[in-house]
Amino acid sequence: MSVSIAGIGIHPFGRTDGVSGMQQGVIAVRAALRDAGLTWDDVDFAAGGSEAAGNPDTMVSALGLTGIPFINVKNGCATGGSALTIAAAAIESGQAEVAVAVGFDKHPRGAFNEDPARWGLPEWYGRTGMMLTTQFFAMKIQRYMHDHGISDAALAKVAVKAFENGALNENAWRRAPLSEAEVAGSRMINHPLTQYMYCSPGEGAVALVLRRTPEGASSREVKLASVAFRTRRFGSFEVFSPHLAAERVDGPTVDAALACFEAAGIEPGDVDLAQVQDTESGAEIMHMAETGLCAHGDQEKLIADGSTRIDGSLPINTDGGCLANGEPVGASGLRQVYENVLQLRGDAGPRQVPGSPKVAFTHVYGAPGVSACTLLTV
Ligand SMILES: CC(=O)SCCNC(=O)CCNC(=O)[C@H](O)C(C)(C)COP(=O)(O)OP(=O)(O)OC[C@H]1O[C@@H](n2cnc3c(N)ncnc32)[C@H](O)[C@@H]1OP(=O)(O)O
Repeated sequence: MSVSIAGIGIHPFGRTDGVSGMQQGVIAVRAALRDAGLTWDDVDFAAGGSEAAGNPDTMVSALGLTGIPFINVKNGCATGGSALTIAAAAIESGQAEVAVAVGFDKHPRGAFNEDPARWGLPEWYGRTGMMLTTQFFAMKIQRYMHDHGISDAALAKVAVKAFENGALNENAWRRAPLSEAEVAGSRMINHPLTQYMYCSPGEGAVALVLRRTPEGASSREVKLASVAFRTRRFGSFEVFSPHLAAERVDGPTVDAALACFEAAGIEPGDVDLAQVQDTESGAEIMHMAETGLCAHGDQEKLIADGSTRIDGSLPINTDGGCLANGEPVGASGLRQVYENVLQLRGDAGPRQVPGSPKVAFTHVYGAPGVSACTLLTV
């Protein structure tokens, strides 16, 4: 691709008093433009999304009524990744030279007790009285642990790492480290997942300024090597029912990751750091293998020996992920890209991955089965 990330901006994640989701988005866009050394007048295309905080195109009233195309995107947790896909395509197709992708949201406590029908899921989800999303993720990791020999301790260790990394991130919400015993001993939500293994619904915003990669770009220019987006296929876990399909097929994460690596001509083994969707601890574990970053079952050892820590051989969720940042659905996918840009620029401060990383991967998964991945390089 010939697209670079020229600017990044963030509104800190967590809970705010009196700042709307939309205002947080505006703050993030202004910060990204400042970072790129550009103004809203330089932008000729924008795409953005929020699940619950309004239509992003209305933010032009605050940013400037310049008349540019602004596409509203709503795609579950993959909303930010989808906005980025659209903005990048606008540049690739020659429609735009500079484009903005923005994601923001504002969820109150207890935000995700959803109606299964709204997500196209079978109506038996939620029948037990448990929350739809927490039940969905618990069932998925329960089966995965059985199939691939993952222990309860690995689930707790993922959360411990997330809060350790969050403690080093001034924009994160949960910044107090927790011990393995505290994570494992917190309230059981849906077996095998305890409260601190789940992210909390929250608030936050991230914006990216994309531009056509200039001739003779500096070696610090962060390039978007590829971006790929896929929905679920018939027979995947998300739509699996004994009445419909005899065998399970790969989910959208596998398909999106494969497409992303193929398009960039990069192998998973070349990745220096990755941010993967961690709505709960088990999701990080499953997504490590579904994206091709390791073999199924190898996560147990990689987590136990510290390989996924910031100073390990495969750093994962270096900014604390959803667990430490909370999950404002529209913003999460772009938060991952924000973190990777910081890391590739060498600007991640106390959580900088050592050894000047050159290739960074993101993966975001949205219920009930949409995934978006990116590869960034310097
Ligand atoms: C594909 C997708 O991702 S779809 C989107 C899916 N997202 C989800 O499903 C979200 C999953 N999480 C949840 O639904 C909820 O967090 C639950 C059900 C697990 C727990 O709900 P609640 O009991 O309301 O707890 P909640 O997470 O809001 O936290 C409540 C309190 O616990 C404490 N707490 C929670 N996590 C932590 C932590 N890591 N460290 C310290 N305190 C914590 C805090 O005091 C917090 O209050 P605060 O929000 O004012 O800081």
